[in-house]
This record gives sequence, structure tokens and C-alpha cells, in this order.
Amino acid sequence: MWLLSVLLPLVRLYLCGVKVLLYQLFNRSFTLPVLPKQNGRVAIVTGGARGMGFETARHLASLGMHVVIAGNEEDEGLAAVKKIHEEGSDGKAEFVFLDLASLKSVRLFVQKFKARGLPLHVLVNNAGIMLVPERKTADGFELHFGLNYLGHFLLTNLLLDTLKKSGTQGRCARIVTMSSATHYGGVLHMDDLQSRACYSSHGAYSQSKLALVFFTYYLQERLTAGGFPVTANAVDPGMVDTALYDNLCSPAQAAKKPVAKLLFRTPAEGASTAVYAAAASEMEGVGGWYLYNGQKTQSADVTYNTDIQAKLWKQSCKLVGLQEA
Ligand SMILES: NC(=O)c1ccc[n+]([C@@H]2O[C@H](COP(=O)([O-])OP(=O)(O)OC[C@H]3O[C@@H](n4cnc5c(N)ncnc54)[C@H](O)[C@@H]3O)[C@@H](O)[C@H]2O)c1
Repeated sequence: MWLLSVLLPLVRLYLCGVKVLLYQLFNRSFTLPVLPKQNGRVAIVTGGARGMGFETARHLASLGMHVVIAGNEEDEGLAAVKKIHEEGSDGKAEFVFLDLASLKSVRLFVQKFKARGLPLHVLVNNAGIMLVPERKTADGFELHFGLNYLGHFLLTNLLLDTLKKSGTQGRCARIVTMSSATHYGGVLHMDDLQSRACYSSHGAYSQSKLALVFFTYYLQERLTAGGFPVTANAVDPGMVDTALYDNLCSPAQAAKKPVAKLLFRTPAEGASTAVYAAAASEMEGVGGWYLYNGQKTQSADVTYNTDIQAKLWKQSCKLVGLQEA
């Protein structure tokens, strides 16, 4: 029984990976259209210091945005800011500390951001970790679920009033959330969201990425119902050669290297769908989409179940200490 609970999520995750690689073998990466200038607009990119987050931050800054790179690794964050400025971007970049594995840190980050009175036009929920050994966040949540999902759930909810004020009916503020094809193999254990019964790093990662899709759809429903000028979309970047894979076990690392060289996307290619969702004119007013390779794509059937969406939202509010509006 224990073996099955560990093996099944692993097999499901690797099957999702194989499917993506086959797609990438036969299809080119999505090419971004010409994007409108974003001067005077402000973005927050979580985990924007490296990988796809960096490429997203860099691209948004090149369009004239003021980009706040929010992350937990200060040296890397400052180096990223320096690089963006050295490239002579039209916009501006800065690093602000945020540890998504701590609800206190999320609250502090938002408090500091709001104290500056800046608007917020784009929030990119990009940061993430994958396949880490069993660990807990500062608040005692399983690390994948706590950091990838709950950290972003709280961050988005606390920034929602600023996003609502910053968007206009002709130019909505945008929330872009990085999910993953692994969500197709994920299972949401509503009665065991913290994977206490049996820990599988593969299952925990997939569950966190599945939760982000439920979250995006339900959030969009609420925004639409309230008539707010904010849109929320989920993005699947494909398989991208980044440090995210650093926790693979040694044999998997060895197998990954040649495959990554041939078939993985580069971080810039991987970031292109997030940049598209954040800045393309074609995405104006569009919300509640799961975007893959620049196109609306069907997510897992279960993600459209509004009862589960609502249940997860309610439970998440409880876990992070938010009053349900
Ligand atoms: N690389 C892929 O193939 C792939 C596929 C699907 C989805 N994704 C998703 O894309 C996103 C970006 O990943 P990547 O591939 O660029 O990986 P990456 O490891 O290069 O970047 C992850 C970023 O998250 C940040 N981060 C980690 N823990 C944090 C914390 N506690 N607080 C704040 N920031 C933290 C890191 O500092 C880093 O900047 C992730 O959400 C990942 O799940 C990646």
C-alpha cells in the first residue's frame, strides 16, 4: 500500500513529462508577437531572480515596466537586477525579499509594498520548488503545498485590492500563475493536503500545481462576478532547462542531461507564455484560461469542478488565516 502511494504519483509525473517531451520533439516553441510598451506599469514577479522568472522580469522591464523581483535569495536577486539594468532596459528592476515558505514573510512583503503607494498591474506567481525531500514551511505546511500554492494564495489575496484599483475596464490588471503539465497527473487530497498519510515528493509537487489551477479558475469566477478589472490565468511553460530539476535523484539527473540538451526549452522560451499572458494585447480582458505554448488549452477535467474549486478556496483561507469575503 505504502509502495503504491509512492510509486503511482512518480509514474504519473514521469508519464506527464514524456508526453510533454514528445510534444516538444515535434513542435517549435511559441514565438511572442510584438508586445505593447508597458511604461508606467508595475509588476511583481515571484522567483524572478533566475530561470523563467528572471526571463519574465527581464522581458517585462524591456517593455518599460517597473519590475519588483520578489524572492528569497538576495544575492541572486541583486545580480538579476544588475543584469537587467546593464542591458539598458527601458524599465526598472529592483529586488525585494519574499520567502513564500513563510506566511509572516508574505504579509511583511505586502505591507512594505503597499506602504510605497505603488499601483500593481501584473502579478506573476512564478516561484516554485520541485521534488524536495519531506520538509515543512515555517507554518508547518508540507513544503510544495505551502510554498508553491499557499504562499501564492495568500500573496495574491493580499494584493487583490491594489490590483483591482490599478486595473481599468480597458486595461485590466493581470495575475499570471505558473502551473505545470504535472497537474494532469496530480490528485488533490482534500482530507490530507499536507501529505501526512504518506509522503511522495512527486505527488506533493503535482498536487501543488493542480491546486494552482483550481485557484486560478475560482479566482477568475470571483473577479468576473464582482465586475473587477483584473484577470487571472494559469500558464504551463512546458519542460524547461532550469535549476528546478536540481533535486532529481542521481540516475534521473544523469538521464535528464542529454534529454534536456535536445528537447527541453530554454528559460527564455519557457517564459514566453507567461510574458504573453502578462503583456499581450490579445490577452486583454481574457481570464480563466490555462495557457500552453501560447494557446488556450484544456486543463485536467477535474479542475473545472466548481465544488472542488470552492472547497479548496475555503480551506485555503482557513489555512492562511484569511476571512472568506
Ligand atoms: N522548469 C520546468 O520544466 C517547469 C515546468 C513546469 C512548471 N514550472 C514552474 O515554473 C516556475 C519557475 O521555475 P523554474 O523552472 O524557472 O525554476 P528555478 O528553480 O530556476 O526558479 C524558481 C524560483 O523560485 C524561487 N523560490 C524558491 N523558493 C522560494 C521561496 N521560498 N520564496 C520565494 N521564492 C522562492 C527561486 O529562488 C527561483 O528564483 C515554477 O513554479 C515551476 O514549478 C517549471
